[in-house]
Amino acid sequence: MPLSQRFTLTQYLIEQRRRFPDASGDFNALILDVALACKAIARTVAFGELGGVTGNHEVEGGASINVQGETQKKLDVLSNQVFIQMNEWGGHLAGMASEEMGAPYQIPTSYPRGKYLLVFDPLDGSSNIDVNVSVGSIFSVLRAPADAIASGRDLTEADFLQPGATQVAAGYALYGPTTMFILSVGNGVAGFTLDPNLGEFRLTHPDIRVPEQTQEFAINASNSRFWEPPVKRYVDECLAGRTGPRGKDFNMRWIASMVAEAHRILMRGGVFLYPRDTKDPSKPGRLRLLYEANPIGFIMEQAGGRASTGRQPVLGVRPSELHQRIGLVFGSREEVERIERYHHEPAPRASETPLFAERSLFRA
Ligand SMILES: O=P(O)(O)OC[C@H]1O[C@](O)(COP(=O)(O)O)[C@@H](O)[C@@H]1O
Ligand SMILES: [Mg+2]
Ligand SMILES: [Mg+2]
Repeated sequence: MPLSQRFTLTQYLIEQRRRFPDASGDFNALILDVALACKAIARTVAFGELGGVTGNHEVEGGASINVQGETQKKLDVLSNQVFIQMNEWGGHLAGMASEEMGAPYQIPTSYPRGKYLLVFDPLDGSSNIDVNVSVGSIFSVLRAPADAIASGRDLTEADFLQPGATQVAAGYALYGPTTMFILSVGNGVAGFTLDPNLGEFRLTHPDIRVPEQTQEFAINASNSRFWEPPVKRYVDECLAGRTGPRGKDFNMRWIASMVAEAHRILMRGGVFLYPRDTKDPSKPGRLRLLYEANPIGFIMEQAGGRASTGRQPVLGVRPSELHQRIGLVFGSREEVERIERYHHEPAPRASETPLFAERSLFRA
């Protein structure tokens, strides 16, 4: 199809809506507001140092710290504001929650309230901002509880604690060499590229499928001494390559922007692990369930891949806290299933796996 005939995001949403003849149009309007926020963030990110938006967000007494106990970058704070400003007035939302806010954001009473919840990581991979490596925004759309819609009451944290399988839609924007918007409305996964001339997202990747097998894995190996045995086993087998039990060589990548790793995996396969480990017993994983693991998990599953805690499908986990952390493994289906199998099988004895004794980078 020549570029001039590619669907815009709006046209794509209109096509998708044909499946729901009674739809009000609220959902489409919400996704377009999210996309507008992402375009605004893409512009801000593109100015970098020239826009004065790199570095930490300073408050009286030093850099500000978010509810996760992490230092906030200026762009974390700005992106959060953009998400709020673009989405609070449209009348589609009952409330929002974000990585950068301790409690749910209440839609001001002067604005109409709607039936959806928006949960987001306004800027993922923000440690990469100052070194000009790709970052992104991740979002998840849930339904608000019926009583909140009927009464228009303020939302509580409990209203957001829904398993990922109930997501109405999920997606992310990637601010890389091109800006892309990846979306699933529960009917496969579509990828859009921002046309800088028109300022419109245009459909460039209509039906994204994750290859079932891979020879590429992504994990922060500096945590290897804290990994649980099934993860050590999996990585050791990958490192052993052609001469090991997998019988093929693997390649490794680590960007430290999960959204960029997810995108690479959607495009060419692979597996990403940020597993539960023993580094900090108060943190059962690094990534957050509601606005990182669930939306990326939804996209992966919709693209024929798999997303897991290592032990169970991530989309089946019932959240217990807004900012809950969780172990996360996602990507090519066969690899994720193998990692799950390793978590359920008894660990092989060292004598059965010479790898652990001789080759392992990760000897206990
Ligand atoms: O610092 P590490 O261990 O490499 O962790 C990197 C991970 O942290 C994250 O940056 C967390 O997300 P935020 O930047 O939104 O806090 C992920 O994108 C990434 O995979
Ligand atoms: Mg993040
Ligand atoms: Mg973030």
